[in-house]
Amino acid sequence: MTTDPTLTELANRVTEARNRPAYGHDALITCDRVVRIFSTDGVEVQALQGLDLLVREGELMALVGASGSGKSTLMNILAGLDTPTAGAARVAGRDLLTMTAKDRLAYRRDVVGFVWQQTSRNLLPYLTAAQNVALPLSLSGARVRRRTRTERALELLELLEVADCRDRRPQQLSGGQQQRVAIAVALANSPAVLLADEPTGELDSHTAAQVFDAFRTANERLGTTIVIVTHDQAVADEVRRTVAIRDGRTSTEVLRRSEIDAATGHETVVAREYAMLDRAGRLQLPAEYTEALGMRDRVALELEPDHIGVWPDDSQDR
Ligand SMILES: Nc1ncnc2c1ncn2[C@@H]1O[C@H](COP(=O)(O)OP(=O)(O)OP(=O)(O)O)[C@@H](O)[C@H]1O
Repeated sequence: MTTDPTLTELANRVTEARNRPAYGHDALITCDRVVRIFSTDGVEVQALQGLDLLVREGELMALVGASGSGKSTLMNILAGLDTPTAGAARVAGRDLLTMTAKDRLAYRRDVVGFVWQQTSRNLLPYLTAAQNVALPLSLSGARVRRRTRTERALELLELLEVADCRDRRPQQLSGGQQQRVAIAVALANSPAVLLADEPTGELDSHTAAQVFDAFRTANERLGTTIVIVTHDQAVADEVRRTVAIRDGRTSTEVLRRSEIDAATGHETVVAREYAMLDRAGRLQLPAEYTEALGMRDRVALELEPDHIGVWPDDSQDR
């Protein structure tokens, strides 16, 4: 039998709810029901339809999804190049909806670094690799002396194993070398977040693996939080967390962790798929699962002590 709560109990519940930390309060990147609508010639496209995403400091994660699912739209928002139509988005304490033009410039210069798929978009063709890396430092809000800029550029090129390319211009570098130099450029101002949109899209698998190693080095050695949009399954398989976007929302997530066999000491990576549950309790089941069981429109639910059962609609059979 349940009894009605007393006034004091109700007051306590209100205080508890008020004191509960806000969604994503401890995340470096928080996307809270982000919506982005594009209107062209009177036609509206909802590229992001209430996307939720949290990324913690120090993560190296991949974003995957079919063409047109909204990945680039999200990256442009996180890069400070575009603004959401609605929702909330914060990166390293910056509110991406309310930033002024001046804040936005400082944000792009000092808080985020990006690497794009087209190598030509990442590097200035008339500067050497070392000059390309030193350039963001000379544009930085913090005044950095010329000698320090050169030293920092060489340190980064060395870390990413392209120090031998320092005096070469982009057209004298291979695609993989250009992307590693591009990572060094993006890291020059020690950004809190490094964003990469299909950084290995134009490379063969061997070169792509080398470029991915450079991202891993940046993540492990410098502690930079990295978000990579990729179609490359090899890249997606290498990271601990892969988030899938479907129809402008995060749909499923694969987490990988290492397990060591107690008997043999052999290490294997175990992957497990998760579905996203939003704050309204909405759950998006993977299309392959619902199609395999012919589920549509309505499913039967049952609450068990440790799980929830989801069955095809059996109401017609009863
Ligand atoms: N500037 C724009 N104006 C109008 N519609 C746009 C614009 N940018 C993106 N869209 C639309 O928004 C949706 C999401 O596009 P987006 O480029 O984010 O997808 P994506 O997942 O990055 O795709 P891809 O993998 O092909 O790059 C698509 O339907 C696209 O046509």
